[in-house]
Formats: sequence, C-alpha cells, structure tokens
Amino acid sequence: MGLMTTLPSIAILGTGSMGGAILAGLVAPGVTVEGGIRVTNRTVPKARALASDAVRSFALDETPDANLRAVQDARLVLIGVKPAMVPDLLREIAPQLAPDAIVVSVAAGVTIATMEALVPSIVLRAMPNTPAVVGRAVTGIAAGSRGGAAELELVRALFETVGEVLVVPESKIDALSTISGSGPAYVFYLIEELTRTAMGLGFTPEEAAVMVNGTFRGAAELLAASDVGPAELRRRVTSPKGTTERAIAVLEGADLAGLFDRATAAALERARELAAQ
Ligand SMILES: NC(=O)C1=CN([C@@H]2O[C@H](COP(=O)(O)OP(=O)(O)OC[C@H]3O[C@@H](n4cnc5c(N)ncnc54)[C@H](OP(=O)(O)O)[C@@H]3O)[C@@H](O)[C@H]2O)C=CC1
Ligand SMILES: O=C(O)[C@@H]1CCC=N1
Repeated sequence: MGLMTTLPSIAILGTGSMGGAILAGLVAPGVTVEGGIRVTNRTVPKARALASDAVRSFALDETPDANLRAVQDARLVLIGVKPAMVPDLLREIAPQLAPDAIVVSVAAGVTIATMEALVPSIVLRAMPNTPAVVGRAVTGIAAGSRGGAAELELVRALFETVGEVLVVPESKIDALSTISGSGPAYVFYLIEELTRTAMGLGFTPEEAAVMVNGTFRGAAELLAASDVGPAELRRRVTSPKGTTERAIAVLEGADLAGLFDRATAAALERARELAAQ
C-alpha cells in the first residue's frame, strides 16, 4: 500500500465478493499490471460491471470459453470460484495455462496437493478477507511443492496491493481462515447485535449507527495507534466498580471466549469438509 507495484499479467477466474475485492486493489493508483487484467464470471451483468479500460471481462453465459480466454498468456491466475468448482475449473484451464503460469487459489479448504494433481503449474493458496476492498485485507499465503522464493514474493506483492500479508505453511491456512478470513463476519455480527441493542434502548437506527460504527472504528484506530495491547486498552475503559465492569462480567459469564473457540473449531471442521468434496 502506498508503494508503486508492478505486476505481470493477471487473470481472475470467478470475480465475486473476494475476486472483486482483489480486483479493486489491482486497479488502485500505484499499481501497474503489465499485460493487463482479465476477469471472468458466470453471468453477463456481473462481468460487464467489472469491465473498464484496465480490465477485460468475460461471462461464461455469453462466452463459453471465457476462462480459457482469460488465462491465455496470464502469468498469475487467481482462482476465485466456490471451493466445489475448483477441480473442474482447473481441469478446464490446464491445457491453456502458460508454461510459467502461477495458479493462486483463494478457495477455502481446497488443498495444494489436490490442485497440483490437476495442473502442471506452480500452485499457491491464499486466504484474504473482504477489507481488501479498502486496502485493509489480511491475507495468509502458503507455497506448494513447486516453485520457490521468487513466486512466493510475486504472490506476496499481488496481495500487498490490498493490505497486509502473512506467509504461513499450508497446514495453518485453514486455521488462519477461521480467524482473519471469516473474521470480518464476526465483527459485523457484533456490530449488528450492538446496534439492535441500542435501538432496544430507544435510539433511532441513525443514532445507533453513529454510536456503534463510530465506537468500532474508534476502538480499532486506538488499538492501531497504541503501544499497548487490547487488554490494557480494555482496562482503561473498565473503571473499578464501574458500569463496564458489570457488562464485561455478563459477557464472561456467557463464556464469550469459549464461544470463539467453538465458532472457529466449527469453521475449521467445515474447511476439512470442503477439502474432501
Ligand atoms: N467472501 C470472502 O470473504 C472470502 C472468500 N474466499 C473464497 O473465495 C471464493 C469465492 O467466494 P465469494 O467471492 O464469497 O463467492 P461469490 O459467489 O461472490 O463469487 C464466486 C464468483 O464465481 C463466479 N463463477 C461461478 N461459476 C464460474 C465459472 N465456472 N467460471 C468463472 N467464474 C464463475 C460467480 O459468477 P456469477 O455471480 O455471475 O455466477 C461469482 O462471481 C470461495 O472459494 C471462498 O472460499 C476466501 C476468502 C474470503
Ligand atoms: O465463508 C467462507 O467459506 C469464506 C472463506 C473465509 C471467508 N469466507
């Protein structure tokens, strides 16, 4: 972010919530994609909406060989379709991939071994999150058995156009997904619920949004700007024998910590199911 980045030609196959968020980073100022960006979707209106001077888009409904056309000469091929569709898509594009193509999948669960069995290319996995849209993603990336440091650095540069990157072994990528991949949903859920509570206390939706959204933003920015961690920042809100202390006691009584352990365990279990599909 904020740096000048030059990337080689890129194809995004499946440009929905996640693929579209990454595309937003690629077309941001400061990023040059030499050789251009091609993206695909199934439906025509969605594909059309993504087209611009910098982006050629293809819809499968209109161009049945959309994915083949998109990967032609592409150095980076980002797989953004649903996990269950990944194997068929890889089988389809395998004959068309450039000899030096690097395939990067963001699909939850689908392992590098599964993908390496289907394409001759270097394959990596990445697990970004939707704040990519505003350049604030956290993305885990994992290398496979092919390729080396240069390919990993290229994929790091790709995801650094949309935020921070953490390199992890593939054995940790599903666990990372349960924290940062799904994490924005947990945060939005908390925001929704606190907003509902505020309205129950008599505030208008607008007032509730000012209070809740502003508080999440303020707390996140305070944490980012602080040299102390969240526990100390929480302590500074929690006056001894005051009101926050009572509220926190209720959350502790409901085992909020245990709930997060159970929620992430369920997400991890689902990643394993998706891998087995
Ligand atoms: N959403 C998130 O926060 C994250 C998602 N992921 C992963 O990203 C992937 C996509 O998820 P998400 O973006 O949420 O889902 P979406 O449904 O928003 O995106 C999937 C996209 O794939 C398109 N598509 C369907 N079939 C094909 C095809 N055969 N060829 C090309 N494109 C096709 C769809 O087009 P159309 O809509 O026109 O049918 C759609 O735009 C999943 O594998 C998920 O695990 C990873 C990290 C975070
Ligand atoms: O819910 C999902 O399966 C994807 C992966 C992480 C976030 N969204």
